[in-house]
Amino acid sequence: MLRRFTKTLSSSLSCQHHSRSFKQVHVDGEGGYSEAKVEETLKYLPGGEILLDLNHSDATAVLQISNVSKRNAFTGNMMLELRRAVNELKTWHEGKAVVICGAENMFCSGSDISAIRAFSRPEDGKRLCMYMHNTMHALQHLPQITLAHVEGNAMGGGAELMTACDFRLMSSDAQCQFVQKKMGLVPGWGGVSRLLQLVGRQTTLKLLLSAEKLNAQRAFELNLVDDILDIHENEVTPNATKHESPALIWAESMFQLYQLDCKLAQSIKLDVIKCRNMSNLEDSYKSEIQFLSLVWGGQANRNALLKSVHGRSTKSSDL
Ligand SMILES: CC[C@H](C(=O)O)C(=O)SCCNC(=O)CCNC(=O)[C@H](O)C(C)(C)COP(=O)(O)OP(=O)(O)OC[C@H]1O[C@@H](n2cnc3c(N)ncnc32)[C@H](O)[C@@H]1OP(=O)(O)O
Repeated sequence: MLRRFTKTLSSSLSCQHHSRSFKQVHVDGEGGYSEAKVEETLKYLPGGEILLDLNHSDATAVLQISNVSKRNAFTGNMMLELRRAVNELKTWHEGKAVVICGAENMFCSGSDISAIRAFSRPEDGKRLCMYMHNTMHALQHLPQITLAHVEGNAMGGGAELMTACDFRLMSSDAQCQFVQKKMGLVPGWGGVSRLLQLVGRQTTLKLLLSAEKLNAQRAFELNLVDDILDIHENEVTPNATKHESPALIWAESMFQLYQLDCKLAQSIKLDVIKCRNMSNLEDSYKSEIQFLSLVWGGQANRNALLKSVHGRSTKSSDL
């Protein structure tokens, strides 16, 4: 079940003018692919849930993967719920950041092996993976800053899921493993393409060929993760809510997230990912100008101009 815990704020806070929708990678009808058909099968693979908790007051969300008895493996039902949650976030124009984490100090053990069995014919497996490609692509292009908080294990598809986020943060005792080789497979959730972008060809090959189990320090040295979160017990309040998540504390310390203007945060995020996907520099500059036009003269820009370089107020008549 996809749950929402918090109330919607008034639309006056909206910064929806610059939401961008990205094309699906695999389109209905191409090579007989049908999202509806995949979804029909996924419906019959029950168990687990994806919990989406939108906190409108601080413009952050927590998306939790939960299937504790199977170490947060993805059932068919969870694949459907992940897609729904990502679709909801796509249109959340007031959101600045989303943390993706797993229930009970475990990130995710990848696909539920029973789901792989249900799609055992090669053409079915291909369609399942096309579906997950589309979900990962949409996640990667969300307007909010996405942070994977890896505790416990990130295995197989779980390791691929972290690579679809903007930032990866690992608890000091967590582990990550591209274990697909041991399943007789290559990654099925688009992990090869994203790993190549993150760590380059040699490291991608090594990680996939060896299925090496990476601890947080090794993942950090390989540039696979951005930081190691070493939260000591006495630093965590016993009744801490999800929105006091260590990943959000990290984002606040890095980017002053809570003061950051939402429109500006989303523009920076989308500007970077759009240019990242362009091979041609001229097109990339043109895209940058579109994003610049969205924020130039906007609220955050006007507020900044009211201050002098030393933070003192300037007369508005000077502007
Ligand atoms: C297209 C393929 C896809 C991709 O890469 O794109 C994939 O993700 S393939 C799946 C790859 N994942 C794995 O191979 C992970 C398998 N799991 C483990 O290695 C361990 O369970 C681990 C390290 C996550 C946790 O180890 P721990 O000792 O803490 O727990 P157990 O091994 O005893 O597991 C407890 C319980 O969970 C079941 N389990 C774990 N992972 C899965 C899974 N992926 N699918 C289904 N079930 C899973 C495990 O069988 C145990 O069940 P039980 O009934 O208690 O025996």
